[in-house]
Amino acid sequence: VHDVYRKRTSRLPPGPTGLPLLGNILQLPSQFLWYKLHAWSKQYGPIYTIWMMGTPIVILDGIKVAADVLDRMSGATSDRPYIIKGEFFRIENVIANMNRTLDWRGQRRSIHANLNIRATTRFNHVQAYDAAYLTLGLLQHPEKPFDEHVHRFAGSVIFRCAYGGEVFPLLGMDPSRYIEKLHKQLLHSMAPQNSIVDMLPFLKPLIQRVKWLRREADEWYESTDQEGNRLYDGAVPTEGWNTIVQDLNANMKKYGVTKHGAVWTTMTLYMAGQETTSTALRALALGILHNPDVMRAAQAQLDAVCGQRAPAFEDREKLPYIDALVKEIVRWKPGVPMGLLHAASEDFDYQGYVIPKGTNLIDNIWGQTRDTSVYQNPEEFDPTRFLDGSGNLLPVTPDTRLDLLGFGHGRRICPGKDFAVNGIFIACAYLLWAFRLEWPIDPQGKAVMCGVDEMEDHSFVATPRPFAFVLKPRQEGLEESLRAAMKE
Ligand code: HEM
Repeated sequence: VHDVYRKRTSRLPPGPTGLPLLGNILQLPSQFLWYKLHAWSKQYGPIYTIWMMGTPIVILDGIKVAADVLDRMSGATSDRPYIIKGEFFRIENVIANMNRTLDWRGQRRSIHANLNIRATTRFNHVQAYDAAYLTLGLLQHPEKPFDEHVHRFAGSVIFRCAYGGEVFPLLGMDPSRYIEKLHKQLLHSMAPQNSIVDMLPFLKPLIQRVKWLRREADEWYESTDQEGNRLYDGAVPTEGWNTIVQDLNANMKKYGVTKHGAVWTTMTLYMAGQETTSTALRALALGILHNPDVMRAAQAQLDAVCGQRAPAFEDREKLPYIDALVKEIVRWKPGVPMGLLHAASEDFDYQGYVIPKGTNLIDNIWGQTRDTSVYQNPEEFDPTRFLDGSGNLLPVTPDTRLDLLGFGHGRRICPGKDFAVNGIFIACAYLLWAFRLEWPIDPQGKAVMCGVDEMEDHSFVATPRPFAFVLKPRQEGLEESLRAAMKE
């Protein structure tokens, strides 16, 4: 593989100078890599190369280069890198890691059929019910940390849409914690910066003999496969609308997926839908607490449209501020700030460079959402950047994804995008309609705040650290209104 990079034809964009053999490895932070990559782009431009040992990685830090390379040339730039450690975990069973084989196409087709912008509306009633229940939980159990509430919400929504069944209970063990643990192990095995084997590929033969790694990887695969099958076979049929499992069972052949593929696709959706969605709601709280004027503007619109009754998807056209808020959350704190790695499936030319087949590409969403050619004052949390002077949503520039860059690019763009946006929309609408958010006050009378930059790096997912705040009900008879909404 490595000879490819030494081909005379390859002419990669220049980047920071590294050490012989090691490349830039020692300059890479073990956490928050996306900040460093964005900082380098100020010196080397929106497209540049870093080296991990003999492996080049091309960084796409600007909006234009990312759209050119990952959208316009997506035919050549939509594979995934080969990760040696990942091979032990058999991560090629997970759609997010597959190259564009027939299996990938089948799974992608099946997800698209279920979660495309029209199909996903059949889940609106689940998302709205769970948003009401989330709000009820926050009202009744203020002692339980907010991040646990929103994690339970996110897990419950995707679980019910995928497998059917009842809303996850407000108290007790969050039933999605086990799958989340398996997901964390998976993400860890996928990140090349977490694996010495991937940086020192000549260790591969040695590593293959390391029993504990093999054991860890085998145990992960077996537990995950077992859990996926248990959930799939235990799925509860629904009436009046189809869960994802029901749809897959009916259309497996048409989509071109096997039973194994259906089991793993559904489980991957369950994994992918949790932390990403709950992170967005934590970012909402952080943004609102630092910008009470944004909260008041959202609430003014919610009050004008909904008054005393709970918000609903039917109100959406009259709630452009809430839609703009969702776009701003995903821009301000993109939950997956470097996307997932792409890889070139063939040599391609760009701006006079020749980028060889196999080169890894980082879609540095973090840097793109800070691109001042499009976003003025990018660190400010300001939903009005997506609105015109009369408060309507601005049309999106054709052929761009500037309103939702946080979901990636090209043929690998997040297939859960519309489902995710709907869930975040209805949860935001409920939370802000129901509560005023305030920082807690300590005995000295000082607000106990969490800074906007106090983030945690969870391998691929970046999330605000857990923090406390106070939710003050804004509605008389809030509980009754919530119960009424849940009955509808
Ligand atoms: C705020 C929430 C979310 C964010 C920010 C997000 C972001 C992303 C990003 C950046 C990628 C990589 C795209 C690329 O490679 O160019 C991705 C992939 C993916 N996402 Fe999401 N996502 C979210 C929610 C969801 C949800 C709710 C689901 C499913 C129900 C989902 C399912 C997937 C899957 C299956 C992939 C892999 C697609 C492939 O490799 O072909 N995501 N997501």
